[in-house]
Amino acid sequence: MAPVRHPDAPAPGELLGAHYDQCFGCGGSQPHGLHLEARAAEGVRVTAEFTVRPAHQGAPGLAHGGVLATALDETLGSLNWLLRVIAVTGRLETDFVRPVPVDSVLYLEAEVTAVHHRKIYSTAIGRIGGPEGPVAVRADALFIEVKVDHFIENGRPDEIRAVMADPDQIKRARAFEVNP
Ligand SMILES: CCCCCCCC/C=C\CCCCCCCC(=O)SCCNC(=O)CCNC(=O)[C@H](O)C(C)(C)COP(=O)(O)OP(=O)(O)OC[C@H]1O[C@@H](n2cnc3c(N)ncnc32)[C@H](O)[C@@H]1OP(=O)(O)O
Repeated sequence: MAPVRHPDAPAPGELLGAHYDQCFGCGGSQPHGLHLEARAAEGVRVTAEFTVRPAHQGAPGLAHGGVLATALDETLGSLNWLLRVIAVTGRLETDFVRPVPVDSVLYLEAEVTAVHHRKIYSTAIGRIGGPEGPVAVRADALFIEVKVDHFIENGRPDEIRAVMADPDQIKRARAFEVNP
C-alpha cells in the first residue's frame, strides 16, 4: 500500500527534533554523535543534514562508512514520525558511491515508498557539495513496526528509568516515539 501521512504530522519545513537526547544519530547530549537534523517535507518525506566531524573518520580525512550508514538509518527512521508509527530498522542496504570528506555537509532526502502490515519500506539518498550536489550515498530500508514494549523489555533499566523520570512529558513520549 502507498504510505499515508498522519494528519498530525509536522508541517513541511518543520524541524523534527531529537527523539532521544542520548541518540547517537540525533541526540544533543552525545558529544561525538552525528547531531543530525531532520525536517518534514511534503508527503511522507524528510530532508536532513549532517556535518562530518573529525570524530567520524574511517580513513584520513574521510567519513567512516558505518557513520554514513548511521546518518542514512537515522534519516530513514525519522520518516516513521510522519506516519506516527513506532518502528525499528530490520534491514538497511547501503551504496557508498563516493568518498565523503571531513567537514563536508551530507544533504539527505528520504521517503517511505510502501507499507505492508508492520513493514515499512523506505529509501534515502545523500549528496555532498549542496542539496543538488553529486550523490555520495544511497540506502534502501525495511523498518518493522513495534510496540513500546520492545524498548521496555529490551532496553537497560537505568536508561529507561532516566527517560521516564524526565519531567518533560513531550521528551518522555518522544524517547519512545509515542504519539504524545
Ligand atoms: C530509555 C531508553 C529509551 C530509548 C528509546 C529509544 C526509542 C527509539 C524509538 C524509536 C527509534 C527511532 C530511531 C530511528 C533511527 C534509528 C533506527 C534504528 O537503528 S533501530 C535499532 C536497530 N534495529 C533493531 O535493533 C531491531 C532488532 N530486531 C528486532 O528487534 C526484531 O528482529 C524485529 C522487531 C525487527 C522483528 O521481530 P518480530 O518478531 O517483531 O517480527 P518478525 O515476525 O520477525 O518480522 C515481521 C515481518 O518483518 C519481516 N522482517 C523482519 N526482519 C526482516 C529483515 N531483516 N529483512 C527482511 N524482512 C524482515 C519478517 O519476515 C516479517 O514479515 P511478514 O510479516 O512475515 O511478511
